[in-house]
Amino acid sequence: MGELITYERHMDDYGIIRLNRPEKRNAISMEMTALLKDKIQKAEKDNLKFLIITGAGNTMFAAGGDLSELHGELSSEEAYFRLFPMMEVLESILYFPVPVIAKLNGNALGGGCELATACDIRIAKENTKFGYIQSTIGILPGWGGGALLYEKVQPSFALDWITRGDVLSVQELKDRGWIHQIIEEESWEDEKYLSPYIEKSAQQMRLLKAQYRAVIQPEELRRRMVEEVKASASLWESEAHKKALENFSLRKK
Ligand SMILES: C[C@@H](C(=O)O)C(=O)SCCNC(=O)CCNC(=O)[C@H](O)C(C)(C)COP(=O)(O)OP(=O)(O)OC[C@H]1O[C@@H](n2cnc3c(N)ncnc32)[C@H](O)[C@@H]1OP(=O)(O)O
Repeated sequence: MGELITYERHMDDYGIIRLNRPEKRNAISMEMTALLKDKIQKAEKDNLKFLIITGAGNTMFAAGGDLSELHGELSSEEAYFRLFPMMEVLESILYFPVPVIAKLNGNALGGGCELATACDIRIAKENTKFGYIQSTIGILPGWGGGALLYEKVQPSFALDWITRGDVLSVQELKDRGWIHQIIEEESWEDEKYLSPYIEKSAQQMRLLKAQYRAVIQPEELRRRMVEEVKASASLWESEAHKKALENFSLRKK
């Protein structure tokens, strides 16, 4: 099984953080959140050209927050305190000194899409699908990744995607500007698609990220991200949410 979050520095001067819990579809637990925070801090010290965040396995990048910890019996206040640390992880990606690339090895749902949105660039394998499905389980995005979506794609599309809770194809999301590149299955492992990033110097990449950070202004965004965590937590005790989580936990019994 190994460590739940791994970090390695590639010889081409980029870093790779991997969600390593494929048997649970890379659902992100509190322990993984703390490890993500640590690994991102470690990567920051490595003078990288860019950082990749990816998932282990072929099916999912991440199935969102771990529903065994983010369960339906929590009070809104408890939910807030369990959601907040992952909001800080998303924020640390915004501040990361060089571009962060989400290398989407599989589908993402809920918080998995939020984590991808926090990254600066999204490269996905063909035939993948992505859904901000939180509204279909009675809540809203809860890590600040809804607020970030409004910055990354056309805001009225963001509102509609989050509201409907649809799972959309990688092609549609490329047309909408959320996905930057779609990679065919047979080219996924050779990573030639990383060459345009590897060819640049660390100094260029730092300057490029600094310019982008000036546009997205994380200091301004923080207030909206915190509001989002509060809004999601405020819906935690709703009947619709309790029912949805009960259905998930009972689905195979
Ligand atoms: C916190 C909030 C936010 O946005 O802030 C969110 O993220 S809300 C969004 C939370 N995410 C979701 O609602 C997605 C829930 N998961 C699913 O719909 C499904 O599991 C899929 C991800 C589509 C995968 O379906 P598939 O049939 O391939 O596998 P499966 O359902 O047998 O799942 C394999 C194992 O992973 C576990 N598993 C899957 N998703 C999980 C999750 N989010 N939290 C905890 N465990 C999870 C299952 O319980 C199962 O464990 P066992 O083998 O031990 O039975």
